[in-house]
Amino acid sequence: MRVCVNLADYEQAAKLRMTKSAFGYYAAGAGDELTLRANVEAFQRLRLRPRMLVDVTQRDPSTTLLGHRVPMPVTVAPMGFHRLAHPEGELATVRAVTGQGLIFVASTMATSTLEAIAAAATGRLWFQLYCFRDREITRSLIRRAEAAGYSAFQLTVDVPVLGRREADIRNNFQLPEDCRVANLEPYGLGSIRGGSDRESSAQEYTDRLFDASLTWETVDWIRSQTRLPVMLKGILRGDDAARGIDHGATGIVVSNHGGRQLDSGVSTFEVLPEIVQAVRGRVPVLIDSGVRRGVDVVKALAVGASAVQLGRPVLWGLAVDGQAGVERVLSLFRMELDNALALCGCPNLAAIGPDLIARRFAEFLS
Ligand SMILES: Cc1cc2nc3c(=O)[nH]c(=O)nc-3n(C[C@H](O)[C@H](O)[C@H](O)COP(=O)(O)O)c2cc1C
Ligand SMILES: CCCCCCC(=O)C(=O)O
Repeated sequence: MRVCVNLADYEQAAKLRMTKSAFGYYAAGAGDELTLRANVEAFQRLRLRPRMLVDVTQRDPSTTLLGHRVPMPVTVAPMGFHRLAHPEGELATVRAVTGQGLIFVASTMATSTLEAIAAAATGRLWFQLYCFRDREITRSLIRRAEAAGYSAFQLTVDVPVLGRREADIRNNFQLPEDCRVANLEPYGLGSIRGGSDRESSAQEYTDRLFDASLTWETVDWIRSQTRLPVMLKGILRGDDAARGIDHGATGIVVSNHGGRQLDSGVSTFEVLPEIVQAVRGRVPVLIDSGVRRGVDVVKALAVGASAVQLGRPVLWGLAVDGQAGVERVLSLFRMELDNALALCGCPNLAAIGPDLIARRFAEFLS
């Protein structure tokens, strides 16, 4: 195996190890994948103005997220079906992530139960929640996550219906029989199979289960069900972010679901300034979708984010070498961040500010 020296190498290596259908499910975006590409390009377009002659011998990328100290401003985004990448699935991922002191956000659509993930974890966990048509199932997931020790929820708000993921239709994506939607098995919803030449099995499943009628009242309802913090994941406008805070959100996750939902939707990095402005420091702003390099963290924080969520690259590490692969992806990412901090003249995160952003990219901030 060629040595992977960056996260993109891991994607190539993962592609060689995965079935076409599983790789397609992970990698693809919706429609023409315009938003998928725009996410990465938006981070790449921004240029930085590094400060010179700053003593950067000691560098500290640690920060605090919802009261918890973490070694870098990075969490792992909630993603479904880790067992498509590796037989140990989420259990391998969570061991790697929490082993490095980072927060793992477990997906409702995990292929291990939230209880098993909690048992395998050695650190902080958040739970990503889908609010289903059947509110009893949703309520039960909230209770189970609380009982298992999760410390916050990310309520995903950008899937009233599933995006048109054409790769899944073409590849006739199915969840293998030994790969179950483990959290939903107790409610008879563990299997994703079927589909047709017009609709993927994933689409059929979400049409049956997901609730296209969710509104801001749903956020109020979720909040009424738990004392834990509730972040909103999938926000792309300043007004929605402000409204979210009015409805009690304790964090905003700027996300377009990795370009898997609305194709032609804005990239996350281009809307980050608008959202930071609307939030006015009241709650943390996290960003995902297109984060691929350590320097992207510096860019996101320079614009005002508190942290980034790392998505697909974690799955590539898992596919390549299980827990060790995820550990290596996170270590590489941390090395890149450390290198970027040193070269920007930033010994710590407090030194990152908007002055690092090159003026010709000021349109990002206006
Ligand atoms: C394979 C896969 C599964 C995902 N499953 C979920 C999920 O269950 N819940 C959710 O809120 N977001 C889910 N997402 C979206 C991620 O949380 C995150 O927003 C996205 O991966 C960020 O884009 P990036 O991976 O291109 O950086 C998923 C993304 C991928 C790639
Ligand atoms: C069976 C459909 C899974 C949708 C939920 C997982 C997810 O969010 C994704 O992007 O995929």
